[in-house]
Amino acid sequence: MSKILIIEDEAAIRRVLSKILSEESDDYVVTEAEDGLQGLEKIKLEDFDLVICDIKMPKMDGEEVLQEAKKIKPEIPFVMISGHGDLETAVNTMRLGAFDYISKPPDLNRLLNTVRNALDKKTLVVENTRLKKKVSKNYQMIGESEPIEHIKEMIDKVAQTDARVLITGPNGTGKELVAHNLHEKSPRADFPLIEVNCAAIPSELIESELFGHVKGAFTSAVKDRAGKFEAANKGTIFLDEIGDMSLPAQAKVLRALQESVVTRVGADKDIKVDVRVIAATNKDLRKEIDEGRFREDLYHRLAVILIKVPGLNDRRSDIPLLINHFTIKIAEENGTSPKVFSKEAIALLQEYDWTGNIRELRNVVERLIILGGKEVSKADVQMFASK
Ligand SMILES: Nc1ncnc2c1ncn2[C@@H]1O[C@H](COP(=O)(O)OP(=O)(O)OP(=O)(O)O)[C@@H](O)[C@H]1O
Repeated sequence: MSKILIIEDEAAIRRVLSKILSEESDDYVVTEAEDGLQGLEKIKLEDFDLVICDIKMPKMDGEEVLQEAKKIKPEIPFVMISGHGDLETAVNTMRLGAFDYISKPPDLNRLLNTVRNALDKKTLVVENTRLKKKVSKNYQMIGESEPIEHIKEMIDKVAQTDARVLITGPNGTGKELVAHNLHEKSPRADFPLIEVNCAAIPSELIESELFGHVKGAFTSAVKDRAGKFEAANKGTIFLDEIGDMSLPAQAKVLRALQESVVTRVGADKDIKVDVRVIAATNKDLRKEIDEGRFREDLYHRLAVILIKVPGLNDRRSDIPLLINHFTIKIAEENGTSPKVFSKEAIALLQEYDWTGNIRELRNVVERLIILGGKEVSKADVQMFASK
């Protein structure tokens, strides 16, 4: 069912539109409003899939209705109806976010086509928002401890900028999660976040992986290929485990950061890229610099903003929340209802040594869900998760 609202002060046109749409499809449910004010009231109270709105109306004109509606329900597409002499306004409404406009008297085919397109777009927007929510839920940062609150505040501030961020902390503490949150909250969120695990790529391949290559650059280069920097254009590149990158690769990355250009291996021309760089490492880069394994100039380029993610042992107050989060997640994944952990079980888990951090905690919770009783008890923890 598609709910369509027609806002039109001329009764004859309103009725024609309403009749055409109702006869076109049983799926269209049409509501009418006589002026802008009435229309806006209806938009506030009901969820419409499409609004068809006249431009010239007493009380409140179509442009105003559009602007007000965009503030409260930005996802509803608007098709404007323009009369003689307000074509310029009609074009302007497109700039204000209208989906399209039709002229008076409405041409039947054009009207029905526009309505169909607008409704399709609405479905896509809704689906997109739903998927985005789903994705961002996967990267939800659980925790209310002081260090986590501080990290969340940093993310909110820094995400809005293009500043480079270096995330440090032990394995399994959530560095990747921080990188995802930074990207998703940034104006670059509609463009890709490209992750590169620098430790997993052999040093002789990393240059081609990051910057691409041209056909014939080396034996296995059978065709031109773009690298990760190009793939991340307008978005973000996340260089994970940057502390494991070889010195020659570091030199190439430094150049990309300094000049915002990359050169495919074997090519002679530069390609301009607009990429935000986020890097992470579990290594102490200062020590790596002292020992000659990491370039100091690259460190300063990367570490404009430093986010230190503490180990789980330094934020034990988050453990109950995390256990709860993982029981719900695991239940969702298995299509079962979440298991309950007794207070004593949680208290005992809170005392354990979590050098394996959140990744280890999740594994333990999963093990307890599988092996423990209906309610996971302290004895279950002692038996299946003892340290
Ligand atoms: N605050 C948190 N809330 C919920 N889940 C979290 C949190 N921090 C980490 N996790 C989860 O723990 C796991 C490990 O996190 P992540 O991969 O981000 O860690 P990492 O520091 O990047 O690890 P590594 O250095 O080993 O790559 C992931 O499944 C992640 O979703």
